Amino acid sequence: MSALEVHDLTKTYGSHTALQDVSFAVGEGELLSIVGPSGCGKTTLLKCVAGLIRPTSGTVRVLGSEVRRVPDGLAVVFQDYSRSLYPWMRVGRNVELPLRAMGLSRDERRERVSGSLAAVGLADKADRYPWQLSGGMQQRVAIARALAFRPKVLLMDEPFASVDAQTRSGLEDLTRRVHRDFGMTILFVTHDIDESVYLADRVVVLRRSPGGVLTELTVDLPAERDQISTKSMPGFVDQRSLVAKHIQAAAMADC
Ligand SMILES: Nc1ncnc2c1ncn2[C@@H]1O[C@H](COP(=O)(O)OP(=O)(O)OP(=O)(O)O)[C@@H](O)[C@H]1O
Repeated sequence: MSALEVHDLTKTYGSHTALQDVSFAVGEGELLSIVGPSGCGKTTLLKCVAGLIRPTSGTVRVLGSEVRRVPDGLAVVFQDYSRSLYPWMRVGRNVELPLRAMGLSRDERRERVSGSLAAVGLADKADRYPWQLSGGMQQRVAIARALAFRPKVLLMDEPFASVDAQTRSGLEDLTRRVHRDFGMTILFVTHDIDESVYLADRVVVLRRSPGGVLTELTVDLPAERDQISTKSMPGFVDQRSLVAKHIQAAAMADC
């Protein structure tokens, strides 16, 4: 069964068509990445899936229900961790915040906060303030907050675009680890071709003007991946080249 289905989605802003007739599905427990050039509508698509904006036409279904507001069971990790964490709250409180609205007992909240901070390697940072942590650590706190919510579907919008390359590699591996351990469905938006292939079970490639699906590709790589050996495998090199070729050909056709 699909956890998420986008059917013939079109989104216009005034006279500008940001997305036209976009359709794809994400299977339960699948990690699907969406990759495409700047301005192809990745964030617009993710906001429609998250129920933050309404499509002009077409439908989005999450866990079987048509999206009309933020769906139950869905969490989002944004690129800008500095704006998604409250600087005056300690890390533990930041992670706990969404749980308060769920009516969970204090013990349950505590257990979820410590479990999710441990899952991202920050068990000892609950009493720090976000500004006392590095950028990569702050993004791990944002991931922990999403995990504490125990989402069935996790949306990630270019979450590692603002951190250095080495930190980014670590966060990519963390994403694969939490996907394996928690088993949720993940829709991961990126403009980075290597990241899209390294992370995912399947990649949807978007084109620009108007934004739409260019192609889909099943990633044929072992489930256990690591930054050095996986990225030097012929299968990885071939698949990232294929995605790059599609994006380049579409860009040339635009000119
Ligand atoms: N609120 C808005 N009003 C008008 N136009 C918008 C709005 N939001 C996005 N757009 C336009 O829609 C198109 C798609 O934007 P979007 O931000 O979804 O693309 P993107 O692929 O996420 O870009 P980037 O990778 O640069 O973040 C762009 O041309 C953008 O200028």
